[in-house]
Amino acid sequence: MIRVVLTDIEGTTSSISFVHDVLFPYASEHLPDFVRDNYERPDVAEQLDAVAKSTGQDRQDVDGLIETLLTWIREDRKETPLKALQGMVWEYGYDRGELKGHIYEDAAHHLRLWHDRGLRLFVYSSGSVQAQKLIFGYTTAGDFTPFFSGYFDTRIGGKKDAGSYRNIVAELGVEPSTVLFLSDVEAELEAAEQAGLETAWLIREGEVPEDAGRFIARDFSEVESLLRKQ
Ligand SMILES: CSCCC(=O)C(=O)COP(=O)(O)O
Ligand SMILES: [Mg+2]
Repeated sequence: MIRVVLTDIEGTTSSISFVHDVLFPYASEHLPDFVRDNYERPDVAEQLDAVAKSTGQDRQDVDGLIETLLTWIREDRKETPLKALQGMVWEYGYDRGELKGHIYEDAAHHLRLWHDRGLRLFVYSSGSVQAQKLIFGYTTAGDFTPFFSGYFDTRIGGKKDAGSYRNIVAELGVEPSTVLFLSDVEAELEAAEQAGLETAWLIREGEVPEDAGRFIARDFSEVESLLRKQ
């Protein structure tokens, strides 16, 4: 019996184009000045330490670290310090009204429905927890943060590693089979299944494979039909 829904964001609750055509360009434009203005702030310095450590760059070369961060954005790298800094930059954008989080209508409707029905809802995204709270706090359809019981990012592990899902269910204190993980990325679903979670593969556009071997949903109303069958 599913009691927990754990959802991905990009390609699942929200469009890939919002992340790639709005959020990432916003980060590329504003991150250099943000880092130069705030590099002594402890939370920013901690992330710059992590970038320098992982690349072997000179920690004092702030412009060099910024170049690395911009390259990582272009390459869509899911590096934890980049994700943390992106969240800080996006906070300014949401606060100033320059950014509004995208959420599909079907996702908005069913997240509210499942919450009201007593399912516990959690997010697991490569975006930082701060970025997750922002995208759902400032959507074009209102504030969805009251519906979520918690948030996980790559600090718990990568989304393609089964160990990350084991860590999540251990933290939630639930049986893996009571958790339904929603994602548009097959490798993430495979990792979750290895940890014993139930899964639904969101394929919002394009061809649906015939013999996928797992439940496929075009949108959240098809996930709802899976939940209703149990
Ligand atoms: C939290 S919104 C920004 C999402 C993001 O930065 C990203 O890399 C997308 O990752 P996801 O795991 O949601 O596909
Ligand atoms: Mg995704």
